[in-house]
Amino acid sequence: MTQPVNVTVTGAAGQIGYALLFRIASGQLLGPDTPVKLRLLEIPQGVKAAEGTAMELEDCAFGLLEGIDIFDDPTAGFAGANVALLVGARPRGAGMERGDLLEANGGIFGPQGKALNAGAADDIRVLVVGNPANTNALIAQANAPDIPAERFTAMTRLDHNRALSQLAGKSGAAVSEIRNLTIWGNHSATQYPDIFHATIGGRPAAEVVDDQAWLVDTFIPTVAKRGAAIIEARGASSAASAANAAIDHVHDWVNGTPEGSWTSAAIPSDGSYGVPEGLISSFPVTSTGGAWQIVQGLDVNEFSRARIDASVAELAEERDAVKGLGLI
Ligand SMILES: NC(=O)C1=CN([C@@H]2O[C@H](COP(=O)(O)OP(=O)(O)OC[C@H]3O[C@@H](n4cnc5c(N)ncnc54)[C@H](O)[C@@H]3O)[C@@H](O)[C@H]2O)C=CC1
Ligand SMILES: O=C([O-])CC(=O)C(=O)O
Repeated sequence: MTQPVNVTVTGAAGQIGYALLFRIASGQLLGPDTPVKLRLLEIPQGVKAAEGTAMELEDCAFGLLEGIDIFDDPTAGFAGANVALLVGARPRGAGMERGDLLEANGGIFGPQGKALNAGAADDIRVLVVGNPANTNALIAQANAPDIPAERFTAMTRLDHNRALSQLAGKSGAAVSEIRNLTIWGNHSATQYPDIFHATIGGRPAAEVVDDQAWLVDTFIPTVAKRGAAIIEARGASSAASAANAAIDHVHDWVNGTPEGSWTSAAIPSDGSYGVPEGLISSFPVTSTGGAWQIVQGLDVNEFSRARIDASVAELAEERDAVKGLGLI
């Protein structure tokens, strides 16, 4: 019999949590043959709502769901975790940038890093969704010295998926015909969605689109500011699409990316593409054997270089800010 995988989800009673848990329990995170045990971590005020969600999970009678436990203590919540989805954090409101959440949310990820370090399983994989995601991942990582650094990642898959849809809309192609888009840098308005290595139906995307003004004035800002546009329209930040991207990220990390194509994830830099080592930056990545690799050897043109550098500079500023706050 296959051993169940322990999946800890923080912020389980929040909007993203509600969209995420049912998909994990139905097998979409790890695959149709992998049983799961859910560990829901909330703050004390969130526990009652998490209990309600747990009741609904029971009512779905998912065949793969082998248990649900609810915690308000991080050390208990992460004990034995194989996968940790760090969602719980305050979302931004209208008019805020994600970086404005650094002080409010930064304090969450140090204690959670320590708790992961204390008791997570040896194969723990961490995805940080709570904003500012890249720097929160850095904080958690810095507080978990016994866990290999590369197990800490942050989510830019939602940006990647947004870019895929925008490019499909412009070119009239199906999303499934597009390969090898990249999100570089920070999950913020400085992120750089790069189509210069992407193909549409096997042809270079930049050639198919052939519209530099659209790229500069529409595509890049639409993708980079989509989170704010959703907040404006919905009155709350993206939830189902964020949960969907978290599923995609962990699914590909564990099960591998399809042959011949890459995706985007924020992972610790090894210095590739001039991104200072250690920053948790979005790169073009593949996954094999359960580990992410940065796609090597891509030509970076001047247009892309300037945009990657700007986003990476912001990541370095955020790192310095949390250093200043004593969080790393
Ligand atoms: N990386 C990305 O692409 C995206 C990130 N986000 C971020 O995800 C985070 C969560 O968003 P929502 O679910 O919409 O927020 P929400 O406010 O609906 O839910 C957050 C939940 O986290 C809980 N929480 C707060 N502190 C906690 C702690 N220390 N431990 C455990 N739980 C805690 C709260 O009680 C609440 O139930 C926000 O920071 C948001 O900005 C949202 C969309 C996309
Ligand atoms: O924009 C926000 O605050 C939520 C988020 O990260 C996104 O939707 O990309």
